[in-house]
Amino acid sequence: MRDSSLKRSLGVDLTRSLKESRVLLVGAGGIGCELLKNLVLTGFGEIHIIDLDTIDLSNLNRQFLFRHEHIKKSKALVAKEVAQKFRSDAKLEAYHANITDAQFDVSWFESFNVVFNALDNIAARRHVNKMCLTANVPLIESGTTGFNGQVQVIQKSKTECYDCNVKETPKSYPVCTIRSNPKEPIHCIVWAKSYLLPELFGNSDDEAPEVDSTEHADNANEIADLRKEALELKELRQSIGTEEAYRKVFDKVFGMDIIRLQGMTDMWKEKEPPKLLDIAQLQEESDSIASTVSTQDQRVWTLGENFSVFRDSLNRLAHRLKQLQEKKLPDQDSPILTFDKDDVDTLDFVTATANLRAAIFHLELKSKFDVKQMAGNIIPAIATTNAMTAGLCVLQSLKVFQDNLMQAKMVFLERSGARAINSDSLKPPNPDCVVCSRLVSPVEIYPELATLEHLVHDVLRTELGYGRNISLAIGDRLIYDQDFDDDLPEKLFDIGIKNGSFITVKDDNEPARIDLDVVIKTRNEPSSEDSKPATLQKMVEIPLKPKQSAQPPTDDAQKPEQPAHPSTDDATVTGKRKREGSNDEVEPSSHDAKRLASASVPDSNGIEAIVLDDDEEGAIMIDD
Ligand SMILES: Nc1ncnc2c1ncn2[C@@H]1O[C@H](COP(=O)(O)OP(=O)(O)OP(=O)(O)O)[C@@H](O)[C@H]1O
Ligand SMILES: [Zn+2]
Repeated sequence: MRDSSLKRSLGVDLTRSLKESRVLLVGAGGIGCELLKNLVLTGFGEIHIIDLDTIDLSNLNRQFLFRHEHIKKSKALVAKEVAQKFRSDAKLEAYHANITDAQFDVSWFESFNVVFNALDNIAARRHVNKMCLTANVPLIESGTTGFNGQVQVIQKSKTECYDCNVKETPKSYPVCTIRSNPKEPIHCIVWAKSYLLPELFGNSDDEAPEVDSTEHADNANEIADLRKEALELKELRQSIGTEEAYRKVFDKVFGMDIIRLQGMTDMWKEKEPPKLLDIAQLQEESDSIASTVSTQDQRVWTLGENFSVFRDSLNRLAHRLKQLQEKKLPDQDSPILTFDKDDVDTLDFVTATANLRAAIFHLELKSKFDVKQMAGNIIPAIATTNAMTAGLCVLQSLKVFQDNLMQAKMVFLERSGARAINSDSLKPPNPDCVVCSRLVSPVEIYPELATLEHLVHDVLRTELGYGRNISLAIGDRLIYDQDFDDDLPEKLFDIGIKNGSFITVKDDNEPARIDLDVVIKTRNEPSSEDSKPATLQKMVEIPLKPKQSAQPPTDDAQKPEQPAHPSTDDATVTGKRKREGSNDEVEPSSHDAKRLASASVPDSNGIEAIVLDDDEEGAIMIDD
């Protein structure tokens, strides 16, 4: 019955190709749940779902595949189990894992017809983009923020890739603003989240991305002072878990440190110096405050309430850390606690300590709800936007399956503007893109046999004809050049090269060829006796380097993206207009499309403050 409806709306051929397809869905969150349901109901034959996370209470309002009883279970596994009920003959495969894991290598990506991204961070999006380019698999990239959404079709050599446009990097704050001279509530929140919490419960050596600790001449002294402070704070860690820990922490961060800052009189010429809090008074006030006060997240707590939540959450965190330490096995690293906006204890701690600090610096206090938004870098997710975006992903993927890339679009959802759904033509690849303009060539190796010598000599020199002067590196790590050939006899595996490793080959001969990325594919056993330990999978032509970049970078690359004024073409949405023919070359577009998935997006009130993408560390992006 369902099949016959599908055939009627999609046609017999397309229905068959979808049934025979094997697709990958990366992310089973807001967009991912909707997308999985759509893929199953549109008749996609085999769907692989991957997500690294477990289900959280806060997901349930929009990630409709999940119910209360699923909390703490794997998103991918539950999504698979629930979606299977929509169509019992769909072949679903789930992985509770990180898509960047080495097991998901280029060969694995090559096994899919299309990949769908339903992710929430730039790092993972970039990784999938690169893997799909290398594996030459079309990628449907999507993202939403509030009422805005975007879908982009990416195909190697034919369209722009995810990285063809400069992504805005997360905003960072000078370390002195955060540690010595906060001017806005957000500075206190960043201090609590990225400095105090890690110092007490985490890896304090980790640099938080939102704190810029470059040693400018004018803040070098302050940084020296701050280091001293940090040392003192480390001593405090010893006291965590004891009765008087809260008192010690308070006396240091809201006492001694503030007195030291008050002494820097130059800083307070133009503004009021920080003032100390009266701990005796706060203690007295907090005695009559119930510990449930922290559940009141919509209203701003009084200072006494903040003090009470500070003391209480510090104890809760200390207790958790102690339990983790007791469970730790001898060969495991020391356990740590890190901020998560959905982790009540860390959020309480950050809210209360940020507010105490805000009071000291005469700044506005914030409710726990507000702190959650600011510290978690969240724009409320809207189920309808996710659902519409997921629908558009499938519609765009149909064009890929019909081999009709010409008709595929960049599609935008917008709340403001004349129409809710707008589209723009796909652009050709940016020739200066450092990701998709690179040449990538898979090299097959037998890990038991292949040495660096085999790679350099057999593959690069003999098969590809490189001259003497080349260098090989994995990221920043040089593994070979003319003056550094010690590792030539080493097995590739012994120098850290494994399945999926990318090795950049730079040509320093004259004339030089463009850089080549070799991606390693391991094979299990030599198929015949004369199999070489390392061979090119396919011959590649490596063009010469142009003398100079043909086009100087334009200012546009630096600017934040402008809101788009895309053409309105709802053919992609309604499917009403259909053109014949399959020409998969993409024409340049006249518009600068909005790149929602990374840029800050003005909301309907024109507030351009927070970006969609949360960096792994949860950077804060608020206008100064
Ligand atoms: N590297 C990764 N590998 C696999 N899954 C990932 C990776 N990075 C992010 N994800 C998943 O992508 C999904 C994105 O979904 P979504 O944007 O709705 O986020 P969420 O965490 O579910 O919701 P929110 O952030 O609003 O609480 C999440 O389920 C997340 O676990
Ligand atoms: Zn690109």
